[in-house]
Amino acid sequence: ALSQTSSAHYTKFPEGFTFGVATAAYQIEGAWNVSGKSENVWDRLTHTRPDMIADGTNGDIACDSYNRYREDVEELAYLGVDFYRFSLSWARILPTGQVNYLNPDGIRYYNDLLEALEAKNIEPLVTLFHWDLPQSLQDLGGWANPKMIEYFRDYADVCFREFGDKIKSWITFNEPYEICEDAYGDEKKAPAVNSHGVGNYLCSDTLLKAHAEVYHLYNDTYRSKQNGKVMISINSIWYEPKDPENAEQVTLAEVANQFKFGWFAHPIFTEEGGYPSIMVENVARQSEAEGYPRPRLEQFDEYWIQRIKGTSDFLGINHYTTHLITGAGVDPVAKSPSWLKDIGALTTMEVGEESASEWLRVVPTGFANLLRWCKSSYNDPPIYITENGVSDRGTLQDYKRIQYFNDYLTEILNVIYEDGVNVLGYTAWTLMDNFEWRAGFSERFGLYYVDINDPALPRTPKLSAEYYRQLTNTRELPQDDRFKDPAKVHDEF
Ligand SMILES: O=S(=O)(O)CCCN1CCN(CCO[C@@H]2O[C@H](CO)[C@@H](O)[C@H](O)[C@H]2O)CC1
Repeated sequence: ALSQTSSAHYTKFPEGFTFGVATAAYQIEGAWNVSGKSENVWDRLTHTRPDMIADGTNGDIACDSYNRYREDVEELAYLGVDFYRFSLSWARILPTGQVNYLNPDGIRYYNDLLEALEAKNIEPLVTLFHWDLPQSLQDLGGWANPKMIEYFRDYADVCFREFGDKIKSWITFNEPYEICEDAYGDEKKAPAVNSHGVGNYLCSDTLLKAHAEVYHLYNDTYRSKQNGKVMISINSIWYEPKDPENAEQVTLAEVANQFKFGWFAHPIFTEEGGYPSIMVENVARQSEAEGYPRPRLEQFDEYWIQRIKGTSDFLGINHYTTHLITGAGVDPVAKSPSWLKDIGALTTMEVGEESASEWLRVVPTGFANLLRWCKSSYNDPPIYITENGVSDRGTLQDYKRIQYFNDYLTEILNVIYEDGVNVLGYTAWTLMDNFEWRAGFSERFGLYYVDINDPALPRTPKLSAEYYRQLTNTRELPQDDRFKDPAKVHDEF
């Protein structure tokens, strides 16, 4: 159905294009209850419902980066990255969740990490929220409670003030879809509220307003002094029609992409602002049919439409894979009510080579289509790829990961040179194997292998680390035979 990866001949990245790697606090830090850090929703979920984690692991220790961050910085230097994307643990900085008490050890830890990065001339790209909400705030309803707008702005104010002299690139939220749909609209992520079709939309209302308030805070109070940038990282499983000639599938793919990516991108990156109209219409129709007195998702009022528009200096895109639309209908796994039922489309993941993650197949051309769609849908925004990568079960000879990077990076080059998409940088997920949420350590995305059965948690560079080191050094896609799987007949590389 999908065209094969085009046999593009682009290998060189444009002047100024930057490369990084990413991690997240709960997935690597450990020290879950050390030196004043309080409990967050992932501590609570993994401790009370260990059955929800595939291999029964948790983030109590993870990669112990709280103690081993200097090793991490050495690895970053070896990889030759321009920047390191990591996230701040809200519960380590503000143990009550509010600014009534600053934990000095939390401030110290991140300043130590920032100084170690500065010494290696590695730029920090820092995510304020990567899913690890203080439990005390979840006990008040978390992102379903509009009070979170103020709590998040207060937390960001502390971070801008304490770290803003060293951090010039901020990301407010990592993957708002995963937060609102998976964590509030389902039970796939902590706090597993599972308020399908209702809580997910309460979450997006609060989250988008909180994001906007933090952007305006930076703009009004810090930008003139600190000269930094603020963005948001939106994730896309990209949807395409299984049959590009099937008009119904083409239409439903656009609906699905508006529900998935447009849900959070449309309010921020379009002239019109607000939630995509197809979302508002579908949810209103479904809500009425389900006997609700008002739509489960209501358009923002004029004040908030204007307040949220334009609140990001770049479009951050996290992308891994593509799913296909097979027709209209209600997915048999869809709960009622739910985001999935509101879309009214049937999908399949049956496309492309498998990875260790059930949801993740290798479909490079989908990435190019997503990037072209973002260029045309959001008025040609400057774009950073803030996550991209693939999982395996753990091997040092990770040829499949190298092939994935080659093919997905090739699609970035294609859209840069052929479509003029303004992609400015790329971030590989992830520096080292870490706690992959409900998959625990059973699905590994790292450039470095971490042996979690060894208390020293040794990090070992995989072959993909050598590949990435050469890429950052030459700014060109490596073509060396040493990166080609000897067991495979070499297809176009
Ligand atoms: O239905 S289940 O719960 O049984 C499996 C769904 C798992 N989700 C799928 C979507 N993915 C989005 C990308 O998630 C991103 O990519 C990385 C790899 O996943 C994560 O480690 C990063 O933290 C995250 O930013 C997050 C994991």
